[in-house]
Amino acid sequence: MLIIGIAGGTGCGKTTVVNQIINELPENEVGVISQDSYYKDTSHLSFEERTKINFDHPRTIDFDLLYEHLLQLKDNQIIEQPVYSFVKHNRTKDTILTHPRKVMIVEGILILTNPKLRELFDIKIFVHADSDERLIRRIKRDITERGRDVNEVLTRYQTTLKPMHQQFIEPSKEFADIIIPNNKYNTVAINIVRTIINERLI
Ligand SMILES: Nc1ncnc2c1ncn2[C@@H]1O[C@H](COP(=O)(O)OP(=O)(O)O)[C@@H](O)[C@H]1O
Ligand SMILES: Nc1ccn([C@@H]2O[C@H](COP(=O)(O)O)[C@@H](O)[C@H]2O)c(=O)n1
Repeated sequence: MLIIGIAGGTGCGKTTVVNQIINELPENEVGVISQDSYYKDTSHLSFEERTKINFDHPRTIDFDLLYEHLLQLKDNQIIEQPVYSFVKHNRTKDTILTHPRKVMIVEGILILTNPKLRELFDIKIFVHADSDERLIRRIKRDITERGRDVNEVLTRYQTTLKPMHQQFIEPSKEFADIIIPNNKYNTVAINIVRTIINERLI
């Protein structure tokens, strides 16, 4: 199994890049795991309390479970990937049965900050977009897809997102094997990654 880790700040385009990569690949050969699915369960908190969580700090992620799941996939086992709701700020009761594939892509803002995960990745990719570009994308996306308003996004950006990006995410770029510039759609980079994957699938 080839495991590819794709990191980068919020709004840099990780999910979009992953979708572009897997778009033309055989469905049964490539699987995707999102770090967002591994936000820790917060059912013991009220909704109000959950809105105040710093979701950009590594302590909010259940890295142990994510690591365990990757080991199980490597061992050819099927895992139950949790499903996360950005509207409820919590895991749902659902899970997605995720099958082991020849290539597994793991994407998330903090995945390159974790030493154990880094060791599992055969290829480490960091997607870069400038912070103003990322903020604009995040405002648009969170309003249309994640039930937020401009005030929520901007407040979160100033209080937690920007400082956590500077403290944890940007420094993790040094662990990347490949950095994809993504201020604009970067089809050349997508094709290169797809070629690497295709070589593994032959
Ligand atoms: N290269 C790009 N140029 C313009 N918009 C983009 C680009 N990549 C992604 N987007 C848009 O930006 C938003 C955030 O992208 P997404 O892939 O969800 O980022 P991430 O997963 O890194 O948070 C989405 O609405 C997406 O359509
Ligand atoms: N309840 C939550 C949980 C996370 N976030 C934000 O999501 C960002 C990570 O996801 P991307 O798809 O953008 O990489 C992260 O910056 C968290 O602030 C949230 O807003 N609410």
